[in-house]
Amino acid sequence: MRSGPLGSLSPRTLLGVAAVLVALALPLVLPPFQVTLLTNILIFALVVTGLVLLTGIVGLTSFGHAAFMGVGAYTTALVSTRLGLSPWLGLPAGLLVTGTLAALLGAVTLRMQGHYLPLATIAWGISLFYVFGNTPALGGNTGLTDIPALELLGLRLTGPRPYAYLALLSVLLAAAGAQCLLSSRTGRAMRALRSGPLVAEAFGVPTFRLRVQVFVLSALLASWAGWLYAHNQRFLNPTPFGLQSGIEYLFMAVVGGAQYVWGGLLGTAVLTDLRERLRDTLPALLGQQGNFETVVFGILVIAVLHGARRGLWPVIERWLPSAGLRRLEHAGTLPARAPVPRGEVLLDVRGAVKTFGGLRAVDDVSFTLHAGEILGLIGPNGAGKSTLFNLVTGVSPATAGQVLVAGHDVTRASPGAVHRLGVSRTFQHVRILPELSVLENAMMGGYARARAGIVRSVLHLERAEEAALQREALAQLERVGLQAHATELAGALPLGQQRLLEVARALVGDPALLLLDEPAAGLRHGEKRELAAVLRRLQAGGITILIVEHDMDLVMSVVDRLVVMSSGQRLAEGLPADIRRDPAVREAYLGVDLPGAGAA
Ligand SMILES: Nc1ncnc2c1ncn2[C@@H]1O[C@H](COP(=O)(O)OP(=O)(O)OP(=O)(O)O)[C@@H](O)[C@H]1O
Repeated sequence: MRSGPLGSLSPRTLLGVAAVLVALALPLVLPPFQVTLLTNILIFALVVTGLVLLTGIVGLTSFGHAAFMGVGAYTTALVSTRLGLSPWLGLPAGLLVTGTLAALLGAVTLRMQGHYLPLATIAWGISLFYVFGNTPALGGNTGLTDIPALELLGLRLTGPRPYAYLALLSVLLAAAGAQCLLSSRTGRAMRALRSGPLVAEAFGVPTFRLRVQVFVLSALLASWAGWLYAHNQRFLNPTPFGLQSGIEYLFMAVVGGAQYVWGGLLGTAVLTDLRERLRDTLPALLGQQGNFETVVFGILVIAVLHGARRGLWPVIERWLPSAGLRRLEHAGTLPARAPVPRGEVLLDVRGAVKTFGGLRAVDDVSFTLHAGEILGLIGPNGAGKSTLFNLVTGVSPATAGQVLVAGHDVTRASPGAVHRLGVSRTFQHVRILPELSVLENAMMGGYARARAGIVRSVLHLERAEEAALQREALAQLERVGLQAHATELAGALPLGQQRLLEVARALVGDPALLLLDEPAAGLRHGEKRELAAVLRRLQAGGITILIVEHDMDLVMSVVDRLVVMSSGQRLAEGLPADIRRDPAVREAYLGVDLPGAGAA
């Protein structure tokens, strides 16, 4: 039986198409008052979509996005009233002004950590609000009137229905672009930023630049909303662009589900509709006027967050058909590194020193690692292994000495630069993206092998590259025995498989050198055996490995050579059998039973 034109679409896609059709019918079937409400919801949803990307995905909280909406609105108002230009020109003008302003503000504030960034967004949110209110050219607190309506093919978009369609088209475009972005290389990098820069930087993501780019993109969406708002209301004053509105947009994102584009839309619809209803009913119920809806709003947000911490959308999504694995067609291949000839020096640590105040955590350590080898770095707790690992991976620079990777001096290089030279790593504490699939996590490792940036991702023009990444990730998952779990959520895997997933992710980066930071920590016996088998297979496949590990059974069974550290210094170096018998090593490990040591 041949499938029809819809036969190849997944149930989830069909549901999406049905939802869009319903949305398209709404302006026709709803009464005018409701169509106006729908238009407002759609305009606000543009701002909230930006906040989903910035706050929900990247983890940067902004209270100031209502102000960016104001910049877009006031720019188009000035362009169309004072300059007398077409209101359509107000959109690019608003985007230009908002984008420039956001890039400047982002460059200054996005280096801030913790609570300082949200405080900074409050500061510039308030500042812009007062600029709107105190600038005579912007009409001050009384506002600007007589903003012209939009015209399309000689038709004035003044009635609620045509405008609702314009707003709906805007939201559909923005939501589709946001979804495309999130399913791309850049989108995965954005998600990785949420838990801090460590993982993203290790795979070559320019973290600060990406934060600024997403900040600007989210501000542009707010500016677009401002343009729609100005030509719908045709009157502007500063009130809708103040801090309270900024907070409400954040509420909408959080209540709907800040990590989901559709969650943002849902939150906007629920809270905007609720606010209208409360405004109508509360004064009658309480017998007096006042902003009581704000109080009820606050209580409601707390209640929702109590019951559904990730917002309403994940609750709905549980009932939707799962997305499954969409195999991307026409997979090409990613650029690959020329193999390093066996035996060539791949890592050269020369007299490395790292001091913390008076403490020499790494004290004049030297060793080399040759292509094709597995080298173990061991030592008792506090010996300096992790610190040395950080020197090699670019996480922190050496105080003195040199680190060379394939002949390149990386002593002061960034983690991304070290990665681009062919070094991939895993983490002592597993750092996967639990809410993404196993496959998407593995694809994250290939960030530096692909090129598409934010614009190509939003426009979905990077599918060939994405297909190649997907193919590579599937191949590496197969290499570590995880191919059957590709579509599962990474967070649902047991620890042993999560560690293997980190190995697969590192392999997708096409490393010449794989650095494993305590890969057996927390694993059960069977999982350790599986890990050892994977490491031997990788070595047979030409991968060079440096492994920092406490588990002596695992280390002794897989490594070719060992470097032993104690109190920051290199205590011994040699074959596992010799290290087992070394009296100095046995003394350093006092009380720890070195496997095979008794045989000496
Ligand atoms: N950022 C830091 N600031 C100050 N001291 C540090 C810092 N990082 C590590 N140290 C100190 O450096 C020494 C070496 O620590 P390191 O974590 O490198 O040892 P390790 O061999 O990896 O230990 P473990 O096996 O327990 O992870 C310790 O005394 C530790 O307290």
